[in-house]
Amino acid sequence: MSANGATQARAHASVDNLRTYLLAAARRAPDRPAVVQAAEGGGVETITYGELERRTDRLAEQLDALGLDVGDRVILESDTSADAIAALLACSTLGLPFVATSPETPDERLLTIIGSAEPALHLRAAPDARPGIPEAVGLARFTAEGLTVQRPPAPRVRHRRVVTPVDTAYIVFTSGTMGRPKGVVMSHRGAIAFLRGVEAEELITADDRVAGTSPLQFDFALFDIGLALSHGAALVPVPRDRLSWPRRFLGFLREAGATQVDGVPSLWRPVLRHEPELLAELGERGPLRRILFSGENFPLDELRALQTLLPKAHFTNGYGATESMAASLTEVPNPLPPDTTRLSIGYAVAGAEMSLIGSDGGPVAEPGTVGEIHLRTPSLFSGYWGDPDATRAVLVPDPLDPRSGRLVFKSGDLASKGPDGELYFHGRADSQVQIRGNRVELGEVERRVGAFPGVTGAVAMVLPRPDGDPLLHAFVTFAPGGDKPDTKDIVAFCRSALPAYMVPQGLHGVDEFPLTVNGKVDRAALAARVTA
Ligand SMILES: Nc1ncnc2c1ncn2[C@@H]1O[C@H](COS(=O)(=O)NC(=O)C[C@H](N)c2cccc(Br)c2)[C@@H](O)[C@H]1O
Repeated sequence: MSANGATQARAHASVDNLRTYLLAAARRAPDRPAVVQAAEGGGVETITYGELERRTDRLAEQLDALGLDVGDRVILESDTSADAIAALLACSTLGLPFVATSPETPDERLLTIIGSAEPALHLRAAPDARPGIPEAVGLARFTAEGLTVQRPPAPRVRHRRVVTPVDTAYIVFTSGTMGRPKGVVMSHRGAIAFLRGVEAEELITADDRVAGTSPLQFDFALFDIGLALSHGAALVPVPRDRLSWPRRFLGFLREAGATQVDGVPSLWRPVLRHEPELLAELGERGPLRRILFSGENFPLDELRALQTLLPKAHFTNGYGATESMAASLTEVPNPLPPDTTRLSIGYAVAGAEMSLIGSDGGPVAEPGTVGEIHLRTPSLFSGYWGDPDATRAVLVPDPLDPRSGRLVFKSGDLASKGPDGELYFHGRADSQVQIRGNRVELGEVERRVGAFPGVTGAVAMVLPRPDGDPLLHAFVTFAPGGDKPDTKDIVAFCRSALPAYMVPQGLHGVDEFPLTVNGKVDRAALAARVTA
């Protein structure tokens, strides 16, 4: 019995709950490695499924003693680690939605998220508490030894006894384009539905060791945890401080025996520039056999360079949004055919389907015609936290069957169909910009600018002008060492192949592209350099 007499809220072992689904391997093979991570004193340490379950249960017991109710939110601030996984599984056991945030999340963003989520508890790995956390929010720290409560959460009545599959497993706050972060509410059933679809693709086996490189606040990290644990494989969380040093990053991968590396495309830029031979060695002799990437387009010349260094590796393009965890995992040919201009995002994982809807609201049947991806899937999120209007805008009645009551995810992404119905990504609908009345696909501008000799990367965007119509800008990075091309030559190069309205009117050389905490190109930071 717990504090106020109610029996412990528990996830029933027979129904979908993130904890029971991700610890299933602990039943079958408790001595297998679940997490291979950097050890305090250097080197790596292995935590088995049995040990992970023990730590989960101890944290669940200690959390339960705080008397929280199913549905009470817990901010989980940590990098990915065995103890962070035990903490999030303990939350799932008790039906406490976890809001994962990273130690590098700025204080004011954390306080904005706390203002919105109104959590019962802030649970952290770090020794010191964050400044300014409201009194009503409990403060606690978790370590391999368990929970230390610094300030108990405000007392509350427990209304619920059991945890159901439609209860919330986690809330991921995305940096909403309007600046105010939106909380994507994902149920146990939704997250498990996607991971089950991935299992059907037979991407990995229990012998794999999946290196994760995303911060825990990014659901790519939750996917990495889910992928590894649902297959009884091992997760290899790469410490943040290793990611910024290619030599240390690759050394860690080798030491941990990683067979797969998951990450955003930008992850590989420093490795390609500074340690290509070391990476080639890892692929040649080491166990590295798959690179899975997601989050944004992988610039094709960088992808080709990576494939040249890893001729035997498989490459998987993972596409999708946090609102459905994701949608598709597509094998990329290695090497890429030379005439490839666009990567395929293939077909949705088993049990889901991406349909293209035209501007008339009807199906797009013609190959090559662009439409908006609408996703039919059991992994739909429950809604945006506290924002029913934003929810209604993207969870819409199926345009092909509006009376059915079924909802689909209106992705905001454009795609076209290939000859066999496989999809090709054409960018965000809201980034299809009109310049002087003409529709411009920024990807097309980026491809042309990026093709100029000596240019290693290009990001295009339309920026408003105080007095006049918006201007098309391109930001470029140059090959190190070589003499920088003259921007006038790049513009002339564009003019010779693109219609006038697609020729960048502002062209800016940058040393490297700024990145968001999730590792995507930070377009807002680039834009700020122009208006500043
Ligand atoms: N592979 C691509 N090519 C191109 N554009 C991509 C790709 N993957 C996304 N995007 C873009 O990113 C948007 C969505 O952003 S998001 O909500 O932060 N989610 C993400 O980035 C990651 C996504 N949840 C995820 C998480 C785990 C595994 C996989 Br597999 C995918 C999509 O709507 C797309 O516009």
